This record gives sequence, C-alpha cells and structure tokens, in this order.
Amino acid sequence: MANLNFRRVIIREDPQTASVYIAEYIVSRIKEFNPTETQPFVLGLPTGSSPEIIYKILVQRHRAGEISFKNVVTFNMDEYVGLPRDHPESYHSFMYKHFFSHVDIPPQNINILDGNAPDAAAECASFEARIARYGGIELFLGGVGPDGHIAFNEPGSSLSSRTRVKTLAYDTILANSRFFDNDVNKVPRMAMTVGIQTIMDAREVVIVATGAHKAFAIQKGLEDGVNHMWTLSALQLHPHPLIVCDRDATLELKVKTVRYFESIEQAGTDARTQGPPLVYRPRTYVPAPVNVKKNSQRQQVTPDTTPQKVPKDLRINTELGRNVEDDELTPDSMSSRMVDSAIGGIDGALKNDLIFDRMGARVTTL
Ligand SMILES: N[C@@H]1[C@@H](O)[C@H](O)[C@@H](COP(=O)(O)O)O[C@@H]1O
Repeated sequence: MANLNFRRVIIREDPQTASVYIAEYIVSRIKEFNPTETQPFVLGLPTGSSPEIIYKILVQRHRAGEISFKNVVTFNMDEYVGLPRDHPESYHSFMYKHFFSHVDIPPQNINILDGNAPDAAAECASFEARIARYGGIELFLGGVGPDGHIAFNEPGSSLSSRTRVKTLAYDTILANSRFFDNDVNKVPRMAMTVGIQTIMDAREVVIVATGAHKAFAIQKGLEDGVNHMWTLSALQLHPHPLIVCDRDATLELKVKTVRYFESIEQAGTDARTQGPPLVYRPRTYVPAPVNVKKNSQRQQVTPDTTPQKVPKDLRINTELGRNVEDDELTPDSMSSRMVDSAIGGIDGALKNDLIFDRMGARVTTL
C-alpha cells in the first residue's frame, strides 16, 4: 500500500525556482539552528547537476553576507572509487568548484569519502564514526537518479545499509557518462556511498528532483510502496522528508497526487511547518569497531574518528590495494524493472529514449 504520508512535497515550475526554494530552506534551517563552533550544523551534501543551482544560490547568499558556513560541518554522500581526487569529475573537485571554494567553511569541517583509501572498509566505517561523533546529520540534501537511487544506493540496495562500496548499476554508468566524454568505459565502476540507513538517520532529508527524466523515479518513490528497487521510496518511512520537484519531474504522478501536495502548500502549511517538530537530536548511532581481514587474520580496527584534513593540492595516491565485495542486488538495467518505461533522455546520453514514443506503449486504444 502506497504511503502518501509524504506531506512535504513542494512543486515549482522550473529548476531555478525549485532550487531557490531549497537554498532558502537550507539558509533558514542553518540560521534557526544558530550553530556555534562547539555545536555546528551538520549538513549532508550531494553532487550531480541538480544541486548545482542550489550551490550557486548559497554562494550568492554567502557573498551577500546573509549566511555563514563557518560553523557548518559537511558530509558528502558519495565519491567514485579509484578516480584521482583532483580529477575534474571527482566529487571532491565538484564540491570545491561549486561550493567549498566560494564560502567560509573551514577545510577541517569538510568530510568527503576518500575513494582511494587503501582500506575501503575502514574508510567507510570512519566516515560513519565521524557522523556519529558530530551527533548525526541535521539536514541531508540529496538528488535522485533516473532509476530512483539516492546517493549511490542503486536499485536493490539494502534499506538498512550504511556507508560502503557499491558497484554502480549500468543505468548510472550510462547516465554519468555525460561527464566522461559520453564514454561509458571512462566512468568508474564503483563508488563509496552513504547507506540508506545513514540517510534515514538524518534529522531531515531534502531531495531535489528536476527534469522529465526524473519523473518515473518520483512516481515510484512517492506513489508506490517502499521498495528497495527504488531507494528513494525509503524516505516514506522518514519523519521529515522534503521532496522539491520542478513541474517536469511530476509528469508521471497522478493529477490527484499533484493536486494534493499543491493544496497542502496552498493551505499555508508549507514545508517549514509540517511534520513533527524538529528538535536537536543527540547522537543516536554509535558504530561498532569494524573487523577487517588482514593477512588472513581477523584483526579489530577502531575507525579513525579524527576529522578529515583537506590537502591543499587535492592530490592523493590512486592505487586500490583491496578487494571489494558487493553482495547487494543490482540489476543490469533500469529497463529490467520497467514493463512500460517512460524514462526520458538523460542529456542525450541515452539512445532510443524518446519519451513520447515509449509512453505510447502504455496507452490502450479504447
Ligand atoms: N551519486 C549521484 C547522486 O547523488 C545524484 O543524485 C544522481 C543524480 O544526478 P543528477 O542530479 O546529475 O541527475 O547522480 C549520481 O548518481
């Protein structure tokens, strides 16, 4: 049974106005929190093209003196495995280019997974430990993939997952090839990503979804039930999810659903006033020390909880001296989960994806 308890869905006409809404939301949340050095605002952040405008607006607001990130600690959702940190498409590069270099956040407050860490399991455990040390994430901003994934929690991911290495689904590789000269062979095959449970633990989750190619994911995530094949749907069980869509991203929703969400906003109960009251939540999850195999012996490793230092030159060793196992179900292709796909093009990267052609398959002649 679908859970329409997604009370906070905001629809705006285009990506710009949707991004303005989210940027304003984040600014007001940080201000309301009134962070200090000892009690910083902990913000989870995504990459991707959807949040770019949000970052741009946040930078503008910062330059206008309206918001400071001095007492904000950030945790990024994910990072490619094996891609040099200074590669233009690494998520480190993305974040510095679009956000961190333009605001007053202290480098030691920035936490991004090291996709080149020699011990991937320890790196992931350390990331979770750092989040826990800060008392959890206050607000996790995320995007959504056309196949409904959040962070890199591909279809089939465990809904109780935490930070780990994931093998990317073919759809994601195809979608992200637009950043790698449209060459799927250049896209890293693996990524480190926060888990669904890591996101669910955040006090508040804000998702941006813009464009017709996100419409099917939004429909599955909002109107269907909780399903690990559309990991966005896990947020139906979160007490404070906020989904901000542009009009195109709602194209697969029922008119009734759209009107319902619009009527909620029109009733004057916008996202800031809905849901249970937000109360500062102290640490809820203290990760256990991880067991990592070393020289055929199981050895206990206590995760390093020291905040990550960001090297100025962003250069690191890219050797991968470890094996990665990914035992979660990941289908080869999103189309395997769709009988009548209406997924639109992803910046021209997908072939034979004309939305109306394929939608025609779902129209029955009376
Ligand atoms: N790991 C990222 C996700 O965090 C992001 O939400 C998704 C959608 O990106 P875009 O906003 O470019 O469509 O892309 C990648 O897979």
